[in-house]
Amino acid sequence: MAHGWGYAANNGPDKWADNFPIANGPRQSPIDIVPGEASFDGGLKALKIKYDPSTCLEILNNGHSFQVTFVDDSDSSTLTDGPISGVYRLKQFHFHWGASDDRGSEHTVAGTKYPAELHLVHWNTKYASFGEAASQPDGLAVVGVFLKAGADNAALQKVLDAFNVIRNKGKQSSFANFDPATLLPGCLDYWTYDGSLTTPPLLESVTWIVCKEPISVSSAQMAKFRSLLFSAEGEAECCMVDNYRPPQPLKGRPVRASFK
Ligand SMILES: NS(=O)(=O)c1ccc(C(=O)NCCc2c[nH]cn2)cc1
Ligand SMILES: [Cu+2]
Ligand SMILES: [Zn+2]
Repeated sequence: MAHGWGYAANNGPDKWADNFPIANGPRQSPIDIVPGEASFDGGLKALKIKYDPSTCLEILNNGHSFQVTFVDDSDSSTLTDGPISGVYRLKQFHFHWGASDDRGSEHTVAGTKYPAELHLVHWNTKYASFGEAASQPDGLAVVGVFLKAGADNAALQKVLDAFNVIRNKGKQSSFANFDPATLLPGCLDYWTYDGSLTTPPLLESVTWIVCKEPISVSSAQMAKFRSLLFSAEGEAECCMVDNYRPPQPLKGRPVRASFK
C-alpha cells in the first residue's frame, strides 16, 4: 500500500492538500457534531446490520492503522436501511486513536474528543467493487463508533490479541470467525451527514453514520493499541498513535439525528 502521507508534522493532515487538493473540498470528514444543531429526522430508519462472522478474513497493519478485512463477494455481511438506500457490503473495519486518552477520535461531539473511534466501512452494491464505489458520491457508508475509557471490552480483546503478529507496517495474519456486531453499542441511535474518507485519497463518497452511544475500552486495552508501529520491520520504531484527522469545516452541510 504505497503512500507518502501519514500523521507526522511533515506528512500529516495539514500537508495532505499538497497532493490531495480535495482535502479543502465541500464535504470533508471528520466533523465536530453539535447535537443542538443536528435536526431530528423522523424519516430516518433504524440501522439494519447483518454480519456473518465466516466472512472475516484477515487482520493487517497498513502503516496508518490496522484493519480487519472481510470477504465481500456476496451479500453475507451487509448494512441496509438507516439513511441509505440499497445494500452496502462490509469491506473492513479499523480504528483511529490517540497517544493519550484525551484525544484519538476523528469525529468530536460538541468539541469532546474520545480516546478512539471505530470505523466499519461498507460499499454500495449498485457498483461493481469497493474501488468503483469509492469514487461515487453515494458509494460508501461508514459506521463510526466512539470508544470511551472505562471497563474492559471482551469483544475488542479478541482483536487486540492478534496484535503481536502485526506489530509492523505490512504485517498481516489470518483472522477468522470474528463477529464485528459484537463491537456495536446496545443503542444504535445515530447522526448522519454526507462526508469523505478521512485519509487520503479523501474521496467525497461517504455517507457517515456516527453512533451516539460509545462502547467501552480499558486503559490497558488502549495501551495495546499504542503498541503497534507505523514503521516496517528494520526501520526505526515509530509508535502508531494519533492516527486521526481533526474535524473539518461543515460548509453548510446538514447533520441529521435519528433520535430526539
Ligand atoms: N477512515 S475512513 O474514512 O473510514 C477510510 C475508509 C477506507 C479508506 C480506504 O479504503 N482507502 C483507500 C485505499 C487505502 C489506501 N491506504 C489504505 N487503504 C480510507 C479511509
Ligand atoms: Cu495506505
Ligand atoms: Zn477511519
